Amino acid sequence: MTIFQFPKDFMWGTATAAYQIEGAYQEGGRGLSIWDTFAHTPGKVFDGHNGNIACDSYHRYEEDILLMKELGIQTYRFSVAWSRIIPDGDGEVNQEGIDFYHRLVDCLLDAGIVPFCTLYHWDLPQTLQDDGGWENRRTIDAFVKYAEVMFREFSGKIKFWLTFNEPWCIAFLSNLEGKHAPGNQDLQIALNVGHHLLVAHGHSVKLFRDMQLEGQIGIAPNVAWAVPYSKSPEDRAACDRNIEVYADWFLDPIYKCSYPDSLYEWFLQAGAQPPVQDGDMEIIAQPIDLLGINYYHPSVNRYHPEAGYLQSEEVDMGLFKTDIGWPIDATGLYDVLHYLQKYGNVDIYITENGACVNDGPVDGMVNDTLRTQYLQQHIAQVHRAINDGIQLKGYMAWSLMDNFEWAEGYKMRFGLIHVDFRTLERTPKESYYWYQNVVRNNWMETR
Ligand SMILES: N=NNCCOCCOc1ccc(-c2cn(C[C@@H]3NC[C@@H](O)[C@H]3O)nn2)cc1
Repeated sequence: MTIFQFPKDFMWGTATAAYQIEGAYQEGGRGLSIWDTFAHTPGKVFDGHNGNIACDSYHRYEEDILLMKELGIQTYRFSVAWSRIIPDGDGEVNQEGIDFYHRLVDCLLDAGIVPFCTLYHWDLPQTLQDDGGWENRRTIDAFVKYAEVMFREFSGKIKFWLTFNEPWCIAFLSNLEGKHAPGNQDLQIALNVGHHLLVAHGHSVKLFRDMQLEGQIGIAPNVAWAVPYSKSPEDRAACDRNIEVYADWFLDPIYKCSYPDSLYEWFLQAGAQPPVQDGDMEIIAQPIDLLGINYYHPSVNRYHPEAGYLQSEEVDMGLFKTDIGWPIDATGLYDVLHYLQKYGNVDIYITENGACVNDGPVDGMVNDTLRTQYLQQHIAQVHRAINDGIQLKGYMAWSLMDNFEWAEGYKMRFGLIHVDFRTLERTPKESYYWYQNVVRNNWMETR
């Protein structure tokens, strides 16, 4: 048996996002977001699922926080629905929305749980999208205004802030691959969106500093780890493009004040480039305090001329997969954490890591053994990376509970807690109790 002891100040947590759990989509003064529009559009989401009710956490957050308290976690990563705070995106502030998040944060603090707040987790106010959304630089100013409202209201209570969740999903998955809201399929639009969200990130970080707020601020990219199918230079280059589009495309501007040359040239060949204006790169490169890293699975890639915008084809190597079809190989997390050291030995929180395992309750129990095994393997790699001196400060399991998994709807379940979406009953799974043990002990044992 091996014992993995974690640093005494290591923060264990779970993560969720507003549109995926809150519901109450027309309550409390909330305005519509692009995900309401997208999910209400036939054919966009599995079986017509939407976030109208979701886990109803808008009303049930106290029950959820009690489950978190029993889990023993030190921190809870949640996101704020921009359209609850400013329903039309950049107009009047909605006090009911502010009050809801005060209730949520106060309940967390009363439970001894540190709030870890994501300002933008994909749910852009629809009125801003009607005016071009992230393609329009006006949205940058609207986001900074929203961030200022949040900083002013919550600075004493929230000390950990993330500006954007998974910029690759916001830019490329949502505006080139068209799989997420708003569903564009154009490379130039994707580069416009990616650049403008980075500028908005930079202005928000500068505002956070100028307001001399207590706490830390960063961003949470999802990162890919790809290994080449063969030793050919073409396959190596195809892997590099796949890794860089998730991490370097967003982290080079932040840490190096410039886009990565190789991918910049690749997009230029395709007739597209980020719409950089004077001063943009300098504002993007505001120093940040922490990196949130979301990791799920690695891939084996090879060059293929018809394999999408990167000409990088994922090869199925027959690894065991989770129920969403993602291969399981925890060493990818270790490898990508070392890859990220090129940005310096920065403070990193694993802000998302988890497995899609769709098992439901049998006699009141959910034996999601595969999720427990997945978590154990990945937490072991976190420990291995810490032993190498990588500044890993925390780990948040995705997700606290089953929720609206975007285009997959409620079909794909990532929760430590099972949700019956007919009754909204919560049932802790086997993995919840396993994770509870790790959190309480601050160590993990493996046989
Ligand atoms: N790369 N693929 N291109 C090929 C075409 O794939 C089409 C689909 O692609 C993807 C890629 C990635 C994801 C994804 C989902 N989560 C989980 C969420 N993270 C934030 C939180 O809200 C969780 O719900 N992380 N990543 C989904 C779909």
